[in-house]
Amino acid sequence: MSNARTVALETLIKVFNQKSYSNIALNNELVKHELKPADKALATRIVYGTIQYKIFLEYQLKPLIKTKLRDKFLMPLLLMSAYQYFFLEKVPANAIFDEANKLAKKFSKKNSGSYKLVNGILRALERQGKVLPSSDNLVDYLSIKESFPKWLVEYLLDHFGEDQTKEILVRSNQPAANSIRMAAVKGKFEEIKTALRKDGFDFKESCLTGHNLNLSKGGVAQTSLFKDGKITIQDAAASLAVDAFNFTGNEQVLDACSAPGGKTVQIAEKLTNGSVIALDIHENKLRLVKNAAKRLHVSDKVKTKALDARKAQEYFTAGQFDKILVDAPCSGLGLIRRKPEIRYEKSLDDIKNLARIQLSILENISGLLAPSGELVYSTCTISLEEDEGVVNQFLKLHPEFDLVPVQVGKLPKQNMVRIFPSVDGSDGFFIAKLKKRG
Ligand SMILES: C[S@@+](CC[C@H](N)C(=O)[O-])C[C@H]1O[C@@H](n2cnc3c(N)ncnc32)[C@H](O)[C@@H]1O
Repeated sequence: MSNARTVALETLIKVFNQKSYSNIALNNELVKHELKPADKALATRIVYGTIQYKIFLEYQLKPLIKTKLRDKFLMPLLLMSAYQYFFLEKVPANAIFDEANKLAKKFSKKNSGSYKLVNGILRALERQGKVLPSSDNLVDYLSIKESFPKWLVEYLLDHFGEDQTKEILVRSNQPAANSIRMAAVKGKFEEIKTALRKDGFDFKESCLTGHNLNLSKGGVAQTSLFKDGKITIQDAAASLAVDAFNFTGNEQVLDACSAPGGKTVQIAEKLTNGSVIALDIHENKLRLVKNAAKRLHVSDKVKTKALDARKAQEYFTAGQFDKILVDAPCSGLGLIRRKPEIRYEKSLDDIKNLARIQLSILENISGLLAPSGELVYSTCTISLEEDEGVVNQFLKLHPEFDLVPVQVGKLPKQNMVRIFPSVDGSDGFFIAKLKKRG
């Protein structure tokens, strides 16, 4: 039996029991088992949905599990079956439970009794229905309902208040948009839109910027528009960081944390005689930057170098760059809708450690910026420590820099730009622009 649910279970066993990355584990299973497109989509939905709602699902199952689950596949199977029961409205409960029983028989050791256990727990789940803690305790309630760890719910409530927190949690559980950036001057946007329609893609312009479109379906990487480098897959919020610079086209630019290269190519598109040096601490990731540059026809403007940005002073000279982008490694709390497991992996300590690394990167590259040069600092997180916190500390230590208010995309001018995961599917993001005094 090789079907969507077998693939989902094999993947979830690896994710939950062996701590594998969900995207890699799922890809490996999808390669092993050749599935029809609809089954592929179902397996993907079950895997990501089960990970996304793990806290909620465990809460539903906990009162019903009265014995130690010895077989390693049991908890992943119960979780994915509960996910389907609560969230896949079109699939009848009986079909979900029958499939679970078949998988239990297939995966269990002989005479282990696992099949009966699964059947009993799932039938009890059907009788029990959905349970939630009382909303009197807001942290517990939101943590279970939206499946976020308590510390993160508390953190969001403390910093953003109840309404904003609820919105962040709900939106972080909604699917990410199929967002593309049109890699062309504005005048060519209509041509690209016409070609997209011809290829069968419906779309809406992003609520954040006119150069991004949200497509009604995936698969755009197969089109010639993508292969020819006329469009690229990039989140709308992320695409705004490069817009914060004022380019003349002749600049020497440093992209301090560049892989996979989404913003490197965007910078290169703005340059005529200038060039961009793209650093990344992981040499193997620079291949992605080179590939992106090639596909978007800007290889002549992009040089890559494997380097810890904190050591950049050893390789470059003071004042060498007119513009520097630090799109820093971060906790990724703005990306939870794309990578559901981020919520379980990160802690407050990680946020504090990352803030130290981010400040250290800024401190070490700041001397490389020419007088009157622009430094853009961005993250794909919404934690205050990594965003405003880092910028404010840096400004305190470096009075030669001023914060410059920015107006990007369709957003109003702001001192620092914080974007929450948006209604139309974009990520959470942060952008600040600093200018070195002349
Ligand atoms: C947020 S990602 C960058 C995304 C990229 N700018 C884009 O738009 O496609 C951060 C990158 O920083 C790299 N990185 C982490 N620590 C670094 C360091 N100390 N110096 C340079 N790069 C670093 C990571 O390998 C990762 O590729």
